[in-house]
Amino acid sequence: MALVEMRGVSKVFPAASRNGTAVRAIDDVDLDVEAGDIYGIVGYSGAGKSTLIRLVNALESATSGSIRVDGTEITGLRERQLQRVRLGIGMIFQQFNLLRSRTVYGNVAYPLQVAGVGKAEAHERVAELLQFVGLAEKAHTYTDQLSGGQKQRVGIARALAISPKLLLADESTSALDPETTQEVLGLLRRVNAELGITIMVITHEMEVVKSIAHKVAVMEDGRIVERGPVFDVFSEPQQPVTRRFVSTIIDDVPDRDALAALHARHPGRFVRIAFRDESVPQAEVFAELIRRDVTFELVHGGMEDVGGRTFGNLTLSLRGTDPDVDAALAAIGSRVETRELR
Ligand SMILES: Nc1ncnc2c1ncn2[C@@H]1O[C@H](COP(=O)(O)OP(=O)(O)OP(=O)(O)O)[C@@H](O)[C@H]1O
Repeated sequence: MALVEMRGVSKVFPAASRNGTAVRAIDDVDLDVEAGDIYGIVGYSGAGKSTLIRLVNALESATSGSIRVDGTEITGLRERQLQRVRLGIGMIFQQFNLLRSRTVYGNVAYPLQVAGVGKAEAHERVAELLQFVGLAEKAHTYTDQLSGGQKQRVGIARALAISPKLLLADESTSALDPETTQEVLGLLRRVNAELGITIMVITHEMEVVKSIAHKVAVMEDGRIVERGPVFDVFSEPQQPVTRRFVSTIIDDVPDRDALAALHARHPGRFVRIAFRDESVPQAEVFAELIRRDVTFELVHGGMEDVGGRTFGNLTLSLRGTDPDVDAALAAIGSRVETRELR
């Protein structure tokens, strides 16, 4: 059974005024997040990502459908029971949401105090967590003296204090610079790998998904329009919105303007070749072109490493007589996916 299981979930916010219209923020969503997953949820602003997360930690209640978290159906639970469910879920935020009146130690200890954990046990737990996030020597520092990356590490330690099975990260690196983002993502990877905690990451940044997620769901207008292992979604995006997201970090096919500019600089016929893993080595494809008296130049694209696997969509400019180029394309077309770009 999945750790988070959503079936036919919808969330409708009623109209704010008599003339207003209701908003269907989540529209008939099914989602399984397996224990141990790092699951990315991407979408543009207003797609419904935050609402989805708030349904999982029961800060919002679903209008219809079923939501199970760690085997417990949470729709229809009373507040007291919901509090117990929330105790199994950690959360980190874009703006960190730390208590400024407390030190690093005080912030991490806070959820333990709320849960009624004794002082000695809490002390041991906080020390262990600060060690884990690399902030042991900052225990007595107030949080406004910390950098953004350090603040988020405190946020992560605080979220882990209650030993959750599930960690929800809502745009947790969007306020950080690229280097600090990588540092925080590295920590989240350790939270998953070393502590076995399942993570749902909400983001509009594909770099974050590429860097840490195993699976990804793409949301648009309250629906999940595409989902799957990160490698599959990145290498063969199906929906227009997914292609737009993937193209923010991966040079796939040149768009019309780029193609025109490339044609002006490179004579020859353009072909896009899709390489997946090492199933067909690039060297074999290039050797085939040479054998057929076709010369080539790489004009667009490159190889990508996603989740330890490689793929690339390379656009080549091919030069040779038309019959030679046709014969070469027929020969390599039986081994790799090719598409002529005009
Ligand atoms: N409490 C609310 N009352 C009314 N409408 C809401 C409420 N919360 C969210 N919405 C609406 O639901 C839709 C989805 O919003 P949501 O915040 O979940 O999207 P998002 O993908 O997280 O966007 P962002 O990245 O901007 O936070 C939007 O149209 C939003 O205006």
